[in-house]
Amino acid sequence: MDTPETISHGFKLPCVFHPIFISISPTLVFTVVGPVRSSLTNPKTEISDCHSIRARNSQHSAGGGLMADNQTNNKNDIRRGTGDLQEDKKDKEEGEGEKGVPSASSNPMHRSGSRPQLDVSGAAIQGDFEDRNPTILLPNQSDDISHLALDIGGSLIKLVYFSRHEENPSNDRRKRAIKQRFGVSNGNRRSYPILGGRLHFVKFETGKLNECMDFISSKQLHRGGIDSPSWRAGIRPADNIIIKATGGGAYKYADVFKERLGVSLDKEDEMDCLVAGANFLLKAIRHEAFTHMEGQKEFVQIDHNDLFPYLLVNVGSGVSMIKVDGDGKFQRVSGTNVGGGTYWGLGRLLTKCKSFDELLELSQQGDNSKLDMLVGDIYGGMDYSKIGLSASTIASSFGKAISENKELSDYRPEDISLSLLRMISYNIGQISYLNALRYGLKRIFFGGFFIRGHAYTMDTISFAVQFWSKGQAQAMFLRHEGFLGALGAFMSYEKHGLDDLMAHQFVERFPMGAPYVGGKIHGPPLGDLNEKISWMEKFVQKGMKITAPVPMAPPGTTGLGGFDRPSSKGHTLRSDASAALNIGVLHLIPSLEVFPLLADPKTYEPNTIDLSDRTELEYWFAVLSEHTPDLVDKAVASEGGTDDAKRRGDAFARAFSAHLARLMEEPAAYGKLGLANLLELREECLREFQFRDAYISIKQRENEASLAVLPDLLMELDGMNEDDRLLTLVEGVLAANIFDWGSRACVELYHKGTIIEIYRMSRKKMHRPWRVDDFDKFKERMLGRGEKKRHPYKRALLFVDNAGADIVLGMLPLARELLRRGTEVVLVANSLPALNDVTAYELPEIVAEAAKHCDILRKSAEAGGLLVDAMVNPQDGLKRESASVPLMVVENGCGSPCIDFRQVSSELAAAAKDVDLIILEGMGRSLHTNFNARFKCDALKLAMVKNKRLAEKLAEVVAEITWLLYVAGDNPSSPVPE
Ligand SMILES: CC(C)(COP(=O)(O)O)[C@@H](O)C(=O)NCCC(=O)O
Ligand SMILES: [Mn+2]
Repeated sequence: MDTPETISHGFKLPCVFHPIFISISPTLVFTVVGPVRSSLTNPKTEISDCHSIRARNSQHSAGGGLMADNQTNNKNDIRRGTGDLQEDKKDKEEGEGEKGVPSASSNPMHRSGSRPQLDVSGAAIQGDFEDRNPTILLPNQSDDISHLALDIGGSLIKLVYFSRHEENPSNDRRKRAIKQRFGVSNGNRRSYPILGGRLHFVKFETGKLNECMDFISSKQLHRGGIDSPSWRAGIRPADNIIIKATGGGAYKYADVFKERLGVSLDKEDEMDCLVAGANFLLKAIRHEAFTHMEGQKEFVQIDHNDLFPYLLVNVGSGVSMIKVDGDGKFQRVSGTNVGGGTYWGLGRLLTKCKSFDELLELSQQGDNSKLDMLVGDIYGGMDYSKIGLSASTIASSFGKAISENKELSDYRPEDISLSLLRMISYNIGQISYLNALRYGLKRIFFGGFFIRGHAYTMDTISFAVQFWSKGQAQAMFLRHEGFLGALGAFMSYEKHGLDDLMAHQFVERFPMGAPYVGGKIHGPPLGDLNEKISWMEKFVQKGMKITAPVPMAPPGTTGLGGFDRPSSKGHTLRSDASAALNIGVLHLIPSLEVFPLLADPKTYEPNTIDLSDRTELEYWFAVLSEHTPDLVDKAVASEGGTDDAKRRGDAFARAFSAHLARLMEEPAAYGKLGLANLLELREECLREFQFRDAYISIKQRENEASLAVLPDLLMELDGMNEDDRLLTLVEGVLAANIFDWGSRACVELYHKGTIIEIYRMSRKKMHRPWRVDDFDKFKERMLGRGEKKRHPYKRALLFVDNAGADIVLGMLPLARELLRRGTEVVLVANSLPALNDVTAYELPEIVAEAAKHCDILRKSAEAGGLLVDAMVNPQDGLKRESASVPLMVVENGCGSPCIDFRQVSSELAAAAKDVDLIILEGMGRSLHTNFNARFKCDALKLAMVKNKRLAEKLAEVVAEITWLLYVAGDNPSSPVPE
């Protein structure tokens, strides 16, 4: 594979491509139990639907140049592929809505897996039935989810508010069959009252209370939000609305809230709220806590069982130090009046700065040695080494000012600001440590808006803690530092049940405003697309450039005493919005679960490539930036190339580029960054600007072309002995994985031939040995050796990748082989589109079409509830017991080319029961992520490496991972070699 080879079509398969096939055996025995039969439902609808689709479709022959020679015969049979046909399906599904409520279920654009808790009984449409988006009244839905909580401090008002997901009460046949077979999984959690939705974080200056109330009023947050049924129905709820609030302002401004918004503030104790907020964040958000030393941010994985006790230091206007022993168990052990208010108050007087952030920004250019008396000033430039103080240690903050005959105006505001910042930060760090020492606490978490994600402040505090504790205690910071109180107040609405949620049920997303410097960012709008686009356009009009990547300053310290220069000093500082920029919107998806077959969820890390490596980050940044214009073209074309689509495409490109630039500047800005996060961010940005599926027409075209040649392939396979067939099948998967629209090398290849030509050429070149080649072990497990036959796998999960040849000519034939050998097969596909990946929503149609040419697929698809046998008479109510093992489809809960096994859909988690084989296919799912993942059962990772750099990178690590590869023996509990 390493040397390019000319083939008959006159083009080459570049040396970029390297097939990889890895098998990994289990570390644990997995219990095997018998299959459960699914019952089939509503066959009549399906049959007539099939006919109408077929009849209509024959008028729409598959176009494009991809169909060559022997493909044309079958094209009239292709079941789906035009917009009309989708409409058919849509109509049908809408007819299936519950109790006459037209469901929104035909739209697959939701991060599905989230189970709405809406009570739709008695639902009725209000107003005009012809209206495209009629208001639906849900009279029995209790609307008692409160949407807003406040923390009104001396300087800032912090808001946490909740907006519901647009839930999809989809109830299609695939889902019903899965539910019937596997039941509904709810992990180990008690039932939760919280709905799927989003938590937003917003702040205002306390001096601008009116702006804050305008914001609440414009979004109707005090009435449960614009998305609340009562608001949409135009019902003005009773005047006794109660909003949870904490902080001194909850008392001070209670009357103003009552007067202007008609709401009563229900006051919650500030300390209770701080602790509840901190405990919640530390347990529920994976990348919440981090250390910050010498400019380096490092996320700390907190073990839930080993969280307490800790010291919580909340640095607001003043400082509170709280010893936390558990949920609701704490004691305020100390505090200091020298805090954020001191810095801002003194700073304002001394520098005439107009805002806290302006003052902070000044410190970036400051030199504190102009004001501070250093050890070296006293010791003639020398260290006082006997007691461990370097010359640069501050002996006395502002001490130099006493000996010099200077006025305030003789000092630079920048230097004053830095001296002040260091004085206060050191003092807080030192007092915190002394209290930690007093109570024997090793961990100190710092929160509060004084910190503002400001690197220098954090470095200074960390240094103080480290210095005084001689490295025994560690300062940690929280990404949602300023919102602890507000979150705690939000959680004090008991009915929310938020405290019961875990890390895997939160997905953090970054709104398009996140990467921008400056501007008043009051949080993302509640789904108003136009507002989002205008937001982007506003920046363009103002000529504001996307933040240019700023190189990270090299870390530097000066020995024992402290640092000379702030090591984290950059040239830009995010202004007022700074703290909000490092946190996104938390999506609550109560149904997400940890994949139960992960061998060790605690140590599992999905990403193979660590983007904290600067060269890696730069490489992937360039790759994704270069790919953006082409992606925009595809996305715009997928929505008919309208002006609206162009405008959205433009906004998408700007938002995504800005995110990339932001991450180049500060890779850990949004939490720990791996390649999978970047790839997912791109898909999320597309969705943010309402691109439903950028590759939809490409996927349909490739599905059609591939389905047309499938019968020939199946015939070819059936003519082989089982040894050759297995090899050909695996070669076929690897060859077909070349159809990847996310890879530049592949897209270049597509200009050189039709899909079938490329597939054939690729298959011809799949000579072994592959780059990682574990085929012999797999073959032995599948076919046995000599006379010794092996029992078949019980149930296999096949994580499929791309649409077109990849699924149709690659994975489906492999699935068919497993089915033929008696293995139940579950095809696992994306919940949402990502590049040209096939989705779980699209798969049943593809399977149905493939099943027309294959009895094995047909019977298994029927057994799995994907198809309904035309011979079954729906009237007699009898469900024919199928002799075949079932073929099923489940969604994975993802909308990304990669998969993070810490957060999968509940239906996938349920389907994992009894599974003894996992097949991960494609670069995204088996190489970029999960290359190092271990499972409780046998696992295969199959992918065509379509990126030269990745191939090189993997070549480095392949040597290291060979210890993982060994023959899956008879005894599935055989130990993994050390
Ligand atoms: C996005 C992808 C992981 C998708 O690959 P797949 O999972 O479909 O095999 C892959 O296309 C990729 O890594 N692209 C990188 C860009 C490039 O090589 O051009
Ligand atoms: Mn893919």
